[in-house]
Amino acid sequence: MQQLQAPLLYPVAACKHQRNFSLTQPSRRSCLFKARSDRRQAQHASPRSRLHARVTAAAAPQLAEGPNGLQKVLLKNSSGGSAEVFLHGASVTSWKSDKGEELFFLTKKAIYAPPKPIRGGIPLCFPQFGPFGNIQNHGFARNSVFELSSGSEDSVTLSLTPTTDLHRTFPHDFQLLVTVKLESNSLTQTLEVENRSSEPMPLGVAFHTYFAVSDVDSVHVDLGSPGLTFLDGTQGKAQKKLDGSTVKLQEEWDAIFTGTGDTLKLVDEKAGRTITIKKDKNLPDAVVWNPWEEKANGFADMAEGEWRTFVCLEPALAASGPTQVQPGQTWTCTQVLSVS
Ligand SMILES: O=P(O)(O)OC[C@H]1O[C@@H](O)[C@H](O)[C@@H](O)[C@@H]1O
Repeated sequence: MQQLQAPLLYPVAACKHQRNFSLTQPSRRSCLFKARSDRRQAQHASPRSRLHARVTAAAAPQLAEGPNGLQKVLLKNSSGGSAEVFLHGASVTSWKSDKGEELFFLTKKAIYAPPKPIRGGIPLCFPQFGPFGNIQNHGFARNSVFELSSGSEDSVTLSLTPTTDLHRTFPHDFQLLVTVKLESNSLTQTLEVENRSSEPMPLGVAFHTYFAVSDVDSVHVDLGSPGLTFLDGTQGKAQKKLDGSTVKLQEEWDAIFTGTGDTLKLVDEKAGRTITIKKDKNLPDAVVWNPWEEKANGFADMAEGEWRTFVCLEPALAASGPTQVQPGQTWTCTQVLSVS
């Protein structure tokens, strides 16, 4: 597996994602230190480069160390929201609303040891969802360490290209760019996959988002239209049809809904909070998952009773996939999360 370290001071990337970006130090203290030294250098610079240094230092994202020294990017916006994105898996492990409320579940027993994926936030299923393909369950992106490509205070782009090891199981050259952008009470995540090989590349995807809920009993998922069909993973993927347009979680759910519209909602009645997911047409499926008590007790990386406090609602290209990305083509998909 890829074990890349971001350099302490990253060059400004010369690509279409380029934004003001220069500072990638591993701790708050060294970030401040770097900002101070930037200011000192700026005092001896021309007026134009002084302005550039101020803009760059103000706009750069901050890099910090998580458990086991794993690096994560800290994003914040002017309205008080924040997010954290690990280079390991490009996993977004925290998203806080403008009023500082944590919206993602992250297990207390999360394993921060690549290639183990981090359970919580948004693990990425790429280039395969679940068992729909020839490689490992949910693909390898969540097990891989990404590189920092570009960023600003409220946005970051991470990049993954295949290692020689990966080529043995997935013989395709590609670049995956994952961009996370924070706005007022909103988080946007975009994948861009460029097929750099001469053969079509099979692709399945999911944003496997673990939303924090007050109690699984007091939430429902609104899928937007009635009578959708789904594959029921609790019953050997039997095809079923949903009565109405909502799922109330009162037992284990592991359902892949196909042909969903562009909007999904997770309504937490007890918390008085609604998460809205807008997804584009490249994500026609939606997965609803909660393992319930017995299965949750079988997970080494889930603490007792935590299963009650999350629901996974995952825009996906799952049962409707995989698609084939043609040589030289770039395939993209986006989810926009907002809270009200
Ligand atoms: O334990 P994992 O590999 O992260 O997968 C968790 C769940 O992910 C869901 O998306 C699948 O529908 C479930 O079948 C699966 O159990």
